[in-house]
Amino acid sequence: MTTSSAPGKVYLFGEHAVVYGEPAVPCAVSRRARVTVERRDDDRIRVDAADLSLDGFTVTYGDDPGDADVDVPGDLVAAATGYVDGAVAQARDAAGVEGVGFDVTIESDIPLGAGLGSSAAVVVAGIDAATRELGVDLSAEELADRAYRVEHEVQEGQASRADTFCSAMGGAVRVEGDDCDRIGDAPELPFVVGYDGGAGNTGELVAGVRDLKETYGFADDTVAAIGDLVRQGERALRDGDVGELGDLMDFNHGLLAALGVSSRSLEAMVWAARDAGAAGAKLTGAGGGGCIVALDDTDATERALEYTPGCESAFRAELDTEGVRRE
Ligand SMILES: Nc1ncnc2c1ncn2[C@@H]1O[C@H](COP(=O)(O)OP(=O)(O)O)[C@@H](O)[C@H]1O
Ligand SMILES: C[C@@](O)(CCOP(=O)(O)O)CC(=O)O
Ligand SMILES: [Mg+2]
Repeated sequence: MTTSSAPGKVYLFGEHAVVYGEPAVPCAVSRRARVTVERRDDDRIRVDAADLSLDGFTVTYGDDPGDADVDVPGDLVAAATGYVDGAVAQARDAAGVEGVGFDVTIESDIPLGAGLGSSAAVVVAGIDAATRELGVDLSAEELADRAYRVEHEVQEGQASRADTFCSAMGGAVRVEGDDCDRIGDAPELPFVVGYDGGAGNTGELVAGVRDLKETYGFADDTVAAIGDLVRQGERALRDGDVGELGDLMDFNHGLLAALGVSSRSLEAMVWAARDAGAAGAKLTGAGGGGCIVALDDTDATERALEYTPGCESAFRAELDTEGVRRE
């Protein structure tokens, strides 16, 4: 039995635009997904994902998730199995074996589909645990690359390396196309997260932005403007200028809203944070619902969010400098 964990992340800047080759700066935060893998005697996969829906469920299946032995709607099974299947396939490939089955147990304190990178954390931790269970040791960079291939497939051919690299390496990172680097000297940033209790489907939201870009030149320009903003943000990050970082987060949120990926509750939380005196606030991740991230070193934003209609919970998120970890 082998257990690995990997962190979720918030985007300081650059989600969505990063899918089209612009730079982005995600930061790993101290909420983790833990994946435990145990080899089976047969070739089936059993997934125990207690956090996947309100009640959670367990599913066992063979090569075809269609033959799953589970009493829940098919789309839930697909949601549960897409990332895990991908992780198991990558582990089998890395070990050069076919048809080994696993019991997979996922425990996570990262809200699902909320922009905190739960999918990347599950895939990174899953590949690490399953490869080690098969006696293979991959570097964090190899894990990030294999996890990226899984996200790319589940998101139907459109994904960046940002979430998976950040989760595998930990800390603040910079991703631009295939270039991925850790930002060594990132200042401690006072992240506060507001969560509306909802979720957005990353694959669908990414497809929506792509359609908008194909239809309207100004959506293309908006994506390019996010890239310019991120380059400016990198300078502010090097200078440790939290005031400017906050202003740029506000600007980044506006551009994401222009691309149609904000929502009423995300707007309510962003404005509550700004009114409470946060240096800046924006949605994080794919959007559509889920989380915002704000910068505030006082507890004013967290308190204001707790009383904001539409916000289910608010919490401080520390930068996690550790990426994937053996448990
Ligand atoms: N605890 C978990 N157990 C099982 N699957 C999970 C878990 N957390 C995330 N996932 C998978 O990741 C998907 C959410 O990923 P995504 O839509 O990219 O949102 P995000 O990465 O922002 O959380 C879920 O639908 C599920 O397939
Ligand atoms: C929208 C996007 O830039 C980030 C998605 O993040 P999340 O899955 O919502 O946490 C997609 C990607 O980078 O692949
Ligand atoms: Mg995701």
